[in-house]
Amino acid sequence: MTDSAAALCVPTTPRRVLVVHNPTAGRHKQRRLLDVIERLELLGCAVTSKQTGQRGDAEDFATQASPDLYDAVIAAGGDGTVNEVLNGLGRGSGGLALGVIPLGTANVLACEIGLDPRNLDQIARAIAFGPARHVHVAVANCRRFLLMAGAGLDAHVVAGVNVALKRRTGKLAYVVESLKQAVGYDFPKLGIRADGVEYEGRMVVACKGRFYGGPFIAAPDASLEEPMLEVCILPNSGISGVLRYGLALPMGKLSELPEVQVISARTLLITGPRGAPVQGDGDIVARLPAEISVGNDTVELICPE
Ligand SMILES: Nc1ncnc2c1ncn2[C@@H]1O[C@H](COP(=O)(O)OP(=O)(O)OP(=O)(O)O)[C@@H](O)[C@H]1O
Repeated sequence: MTDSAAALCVPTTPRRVLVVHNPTAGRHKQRRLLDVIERLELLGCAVTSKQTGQRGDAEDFATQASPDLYDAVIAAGGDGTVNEVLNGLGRGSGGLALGVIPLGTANVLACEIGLDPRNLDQIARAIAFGPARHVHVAVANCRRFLLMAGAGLDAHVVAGVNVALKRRTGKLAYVVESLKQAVGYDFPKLGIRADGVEYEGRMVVACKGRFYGGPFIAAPDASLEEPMLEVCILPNSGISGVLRYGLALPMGKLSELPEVQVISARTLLITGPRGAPVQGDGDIVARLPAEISVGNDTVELICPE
């Protein structure tokens, strides 16, 4: 979060929260969740928790949450669970903040807001008393996202990742799938119209936040609080391209590679093979052609102090 961000809401009493837990997120994180809930109760929060039984439940729970009963809905899971709660809040009656207990594999949102998934005291304090910041939300074909949306190889990796392997090995499953795709994927050209200007690439990621895939900065100038997308357009294909980008990302150098374009835009149209997947916040949220935009839609996001 930028220092200039205006904290719109710092509660004076502990928040009343609905915790929505995805038991399939991450690996063996049940203990961590119970420990955070215990801390929340010690801090004086009124806590209700609901566990999802299938994909879509988190979204429905958030839609149905009443601002008469709760101050915030807390996504206990990974970025996909946060995305579901974000979309549910968008369909709900309004007035509820969004928070996170990071239990996922990559936890990109936690990196973005400076929340340490292992620091349970920090997580609980943020949920109970942390500032809720006014964050701009983007959409991909009408589906809200908070962090990033991408088409090309990364979306195919998200679509193809072996879920059982992900449960066992975490992020390694994404590395394995990326290498598999690098060999089998044909890297079709993607057309990108950004605020009316035409570009071309093999992979495109529209970043709302700075981080990608974990604690790796892909778009240094992105800000959750700005109604703007930082769009990374990657032109290379094949195994050499994948290795080049895959090595540059953890070193924070992706946006500095000479062939990589990073442009600021508020509206994007991505075209390519009709029906090809588009990932948003690490899950498949749309298909090509995809209209991606950011405007006045906002959410109050609970952050650590
Ligand atoms: N009870 C459930 N059973 C099966 N899938 C679920 C359930 N609840 C939620 N999901 C789905 O699980 C998927 C993965 O969840 P999530 O992204 O939160 O965890 P993750 O993939 O481990 O973490 P990250 O996104 O940080 O890598 C999401 O698409 C979500 O919709």
